[in-house]
Amino acid sequence: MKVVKFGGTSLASAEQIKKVFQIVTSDSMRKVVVVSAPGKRTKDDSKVTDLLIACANGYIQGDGESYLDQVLERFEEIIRELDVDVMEQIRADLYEVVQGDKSDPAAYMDAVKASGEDNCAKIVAAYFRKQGVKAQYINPGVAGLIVTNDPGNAQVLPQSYDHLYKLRQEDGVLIVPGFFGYSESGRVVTFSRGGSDITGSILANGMKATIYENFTDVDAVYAVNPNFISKPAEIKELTYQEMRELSYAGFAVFHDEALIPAFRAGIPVHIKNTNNPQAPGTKIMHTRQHTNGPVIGIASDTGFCSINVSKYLMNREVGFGRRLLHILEDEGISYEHTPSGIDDISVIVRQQQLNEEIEARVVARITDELAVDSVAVERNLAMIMLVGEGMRSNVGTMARAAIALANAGVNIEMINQGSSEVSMMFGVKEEEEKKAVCALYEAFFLVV
Ligand SMILES: Nc1ncnc2c1ncn2[C@@H]1O[C@H](COP(=O)(O)OP(=O)(O)O)[C@@H](O)[C@H]1O
Ligand SMILES: N[C@@H](CC(=O)OP(=O)(O)O)C(=O)O
Repeated sequence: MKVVKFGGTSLASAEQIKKVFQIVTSDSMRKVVVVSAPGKRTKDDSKVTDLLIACANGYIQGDGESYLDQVLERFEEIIRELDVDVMEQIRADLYEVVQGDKSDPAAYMDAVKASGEDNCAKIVAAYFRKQGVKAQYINPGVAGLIVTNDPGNAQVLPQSYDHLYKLRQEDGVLIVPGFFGYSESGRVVTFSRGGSDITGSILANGMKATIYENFTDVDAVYAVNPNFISKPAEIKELTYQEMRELSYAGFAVFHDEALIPAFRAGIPVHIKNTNNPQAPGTKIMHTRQHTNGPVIGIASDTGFCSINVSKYLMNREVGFGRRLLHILEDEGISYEHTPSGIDDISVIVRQQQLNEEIEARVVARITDELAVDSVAVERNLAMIMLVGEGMRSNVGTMARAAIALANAGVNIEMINQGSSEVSMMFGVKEEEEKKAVCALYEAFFLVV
């Protein structure tokens, strides 16, 4: 039995939903279909989830109607072209959701956001039935997908897996909305953005699927972001660890938290293209053939800052690192990396966590509580991650990368390598991100 997830681009229009139908019905093993909310039809279009967020914010402030109209228009167009009779049900549902209790804005936001996936699943189920296929909409709460009560950032609770196993008894194709579950007290709570991938993985684990197929709008996971380089090398196979590193570091094609449920159950993940289902796609599993060089992919992301701390004889001060990280913990800031030297240490954090006020407080606390010689915050950094299991057995990968960056005239602000030796990170200024990624891609994928 296969669990199949379709992303927003695969549900953006009636035409796309017809492709989804063809793909699902072409393989009788495809039993569970997880859907996102309709995504962008063109580059400049809006995702329904983004419209719903604007809508919820509008209603919280007293006026969200224009966004609600846009959401209704998107659904109306799809429903009209699919010729299914669900518009009144969906209109009533959306009106009820936006009129809901706003006393807890985060909970209200989640209820509105989730309605994109929820209503999309109802439309898809109706279309399958209209085509004569036995299909039913499954509500995640009724199915027992229970999550933590952390709005916009839910985590699955372990009892969900046993509940979901029972879905195996259901007849026909099951259409499940992605992106949200229910808290123990029965409230809708969403995963972080892009979280329908997580729903698919949880269902694959709970229902003991043989494979989790994730359909998107690209033929494969590419070795580098296709928005930087046109037609980059396609990756045929990846290990779970490689994909987790790459998606965390910026490969937006698959949510980084979505691998864990599939990984725990040993279920392979297969990324495929809805617009070209014949393409082989990318398989993610425990081990892979090592046919490439040391690097399998290069990911990057912007929006980081580095808190650089220096203190003479830091190396002899027992507990310095713990006390430094404790200050960040106290301020509710999570960190990404901590490259260090003898008398200095840098802590890399996502800079959206550090507004001016928090920065001033953190700097003052580090200065006072740790009696450091200097502390400075460097903003607008990009982190570039080279990933590949082959690095473990290859000598000179770091040198090759550093030479490529030097030849491109890119200054390396920092370097970090984890003990697993599966990834290597370079920090550069944001404006150098693309140049750096292109230089590294050339060095590892184009030069033989
Ligand atoms: N390394 C990569 N390989 C493939 N796609 C990538 C990569 N990095 C970023 N992307 C982007 O991810 C997009 C697919 O993810 P997403 O937009 O979330 O799709 P979906 O709507 O199917 O969930 C691609 O269109 C591509 O622009
Ligand atoms: N619709 C949600 C969840 C999701 O997974 O979407 P997509 O499959 O389009 O990345 C979002 O935009 O965050």
